[in-house]
This record gives sequence, structure tokens and C-alpha cells, in this order.
Amino acid sequence: MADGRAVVSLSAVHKRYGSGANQVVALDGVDLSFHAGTFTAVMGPSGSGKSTLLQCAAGLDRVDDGQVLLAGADPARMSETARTILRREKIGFIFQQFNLLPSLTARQNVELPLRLAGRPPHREDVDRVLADVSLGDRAEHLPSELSGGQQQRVAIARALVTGPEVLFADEPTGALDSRTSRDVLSLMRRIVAERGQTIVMVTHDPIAASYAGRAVFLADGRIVDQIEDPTAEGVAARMGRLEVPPC
Ligand SMILES: Nc1ncnc2c1ncn2[C@@H]1O[C@H](COP(=O)(O)OP(=O)(O)OP(=O)(O)O)[C@@H](O)[C@H]1O
Repeated sequence: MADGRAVVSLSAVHKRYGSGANQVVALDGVDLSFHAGTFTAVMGPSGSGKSTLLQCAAGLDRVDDGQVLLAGADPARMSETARTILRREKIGFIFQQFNLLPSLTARQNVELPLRLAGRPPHREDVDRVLADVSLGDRAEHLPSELSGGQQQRVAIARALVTGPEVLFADEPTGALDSRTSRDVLSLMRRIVAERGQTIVMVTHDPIAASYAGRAVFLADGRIVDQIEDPTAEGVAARMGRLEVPPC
């Protein structure tokens, strides 16, 4: 369902932390676009800049040089309030640790982004998105009454309920066992195929990357390779050449 429109694009993006001798160049001239309806895995060794890329692409962190365009807007040129609204309305996030509110039911967690955006949640919309993640029968359960995979599916429903242009996922299966991970990844792939959702996922796991339509490889803050329709074996082999051998 990819339509060739870039939902997120980074042009010559540089991001540095610290200064002087302690300065770290986290992103070193990144040019990268994420088109509508595509599922991209961002891979690379530890410290290569994956999380920084996600933070900058999502407008959560400022870039030092270059430009990010996110859903047609440049977050660097927006006020803090406008950036908050952009994040609330156009972006969904999924995290390794789910980040659900423990005292709220699955339904109330899913309703939360709508309430924060001042949009009264309609029961049928929330029911539909819970059914989309196969949790129609768990709506009234607390997170503590759900398995890890079910909690991550609530988090996905919560990320989808506002109809975001792009979903950013940071190691979404990092806290799940392999079978549950496969279920969550299959769900993410289905959301892309059926809803035309755009997903950008940071992962260490070649099997997770194989669910994406493209794997992008970072090393020392630079994009060094891309693989279309990646297989777990192909990704693992490419990663093996990027990882620094232990001394
Ligand atoms: N807030 C910060 N202050 C200083 N340096 C930072 C900060 N955040 C990240 N870095 C540095 O920037 C570089 C890129 O970090 P980043 O977290 O983006 O890498 P990563 O590929 O996501 O790593 P990992 O896979 O280990 O999570 C690293 O050298 C890191 O130490």
C-alpha cells in the first residue's frame, strides 16, 4: 500500500552530544526517507545512533544541522506547543516496556491519547481498534491481568487510536519471548498491509527486522546499507560485518 509519499524525511542530519573533547557525533549526515505505508527496521551495532535517529525523526530531539520533515512539517521551526500537538496527532510510539498506566484498564489506556488531545473517545472506535489487535475480549482488564504480548498489543492499539501518520517503535519485542514477538511483529506487518500504516522500528533482532519491508543499517551515525525485503539470515550476515569484534 506504499504510495511513494515521504511521511518522514531526514536531510543531512547531524546530531552531537556534549562538547570539546567529550563530544560524541551520534548522527553524521543522515539522508533517509520513510514513505507512506512502508515498514522499515533500523539496525546497527550498539551506539551506532539508532535511538538518536528515532528521537530526531519523531521531533523529540533537536538536530544540530540538517532538516527533518515530519508529516509535512519541520519540528525545528515549530513552537513547543505546536510540536506537542504534532506528536499527539500525527505520531504513535511503541516502547520495549509497553508504558501502560497500571491503574487503567486496556480500554482506558487506549482512550488516553484521545482524551489528552481533547477528543472525546467514541466507544465503537476504541472497540474497533481493540478488535484490530485481537483484544476485544480483554478491554476491561488491567495491564497486570494481561500477558506481555497482550500488553504490547494494548500499547499498539493506544498508538493507533489517534490515526497517526507514522508509528515509531523502539525495540517493541525486546521484552517478549520469541513466540509472542512473532505475534506482535505479524500484527505490525498486518497493520502496514491492511491500513497503510507507516512504521519505523529500531531493533537489534534480525528476525524482527525480517518482518519489515526494508532494513536500514547505521554505523557510527551514518547509513551504510539498506536491504529490501530482508531475511533474518541476510540481516544477521550484514550485522556481523558491522559489529566490532571483541578485543
Ligand atoms: N544524552 C546523551 N548524551 C551524551 N551522549 C549520548 C546521549 N545519547 C546518546 N549518546 C551517544 O550517542 C551515540 C549514539 O547513541 P544511541 O543511543 O543513538 O545509539 P543506539 O544505536 O541506539 O545504541 P543501543 O543499541 O545501545 O541502544 C552513542 O555513542 C551514545 O553514547
